[in-house]
Amino acid sequence: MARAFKIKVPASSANIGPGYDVLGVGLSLFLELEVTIDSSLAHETNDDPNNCILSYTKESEGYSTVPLRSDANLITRTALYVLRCNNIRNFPSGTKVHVSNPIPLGRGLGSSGAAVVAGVILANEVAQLGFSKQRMLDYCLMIERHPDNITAAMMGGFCGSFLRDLTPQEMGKTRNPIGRGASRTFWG
Ligand SMILES: Nc1ncnc2c1ncn2[C@@H]1O[C@H](COP(=O)(O)OP(=O)(O)OP(=O)(O)O)[C@@H](O)[C@H]1O
Ligand SMILES: N[C@@H](CCO)C(=O)O
Repeated sequence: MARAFKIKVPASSANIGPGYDVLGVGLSLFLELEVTIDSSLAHETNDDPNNCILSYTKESEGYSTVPLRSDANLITRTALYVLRCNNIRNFPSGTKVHVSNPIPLGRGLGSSGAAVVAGVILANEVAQLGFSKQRMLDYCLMIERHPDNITAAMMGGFCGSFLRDLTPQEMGKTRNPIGRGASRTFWG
């Protein structure tokens, strides 16, 4: 059966005042994803190795520069990371993601934080993983590393966040399901 849904994530400002890496605020500027999943259109998504066809509106920031391959684009690559952490190899056949992005790239308005949050929510929805926002933030942190932008993007409003030490049990699973690309440090 076909499914369609939207994901909307705010831009953010972080490092506010004395709150370096801690305080962030969601802004009224939104990255939006329109997602459709229709297995009867699988033939249209077969060109992508992960079954996901990605497009951006012409007005989007990064329209002519962001990669559209699902394993290279920050949004879908993040989603693949979450899917593979949960033993799901690819997007469902016939997945299409249409992006509208008014957030300037690399200008301190949290475009990458919004993209990472959108990617984690995308995985949670396509695979119906049922994660809480708190749990989704854990995945965001594996990519974005600083909690301030992603927390404001996930929760909205004015947020304080910090990194808590993991317990030994939480430290146990260290395998990275998409190889070296999980950390943004390596994403180029
Ligand atoms: N909507 C998007 N789609 C795909 N890639 C994106 C998107 N938004 C951001 N990116 C990626 O993130 C990069 C920008 O991240 P960067 O951390 O440099 O800046 P920022 O997140 O906009 O600003 P800051 O982290 O200072 O708030 C872009 O060059 C692009 O590779
Ligand atoms: N606190 C973060 C904000 C951007 O993620 C930093 O200074 O890099």
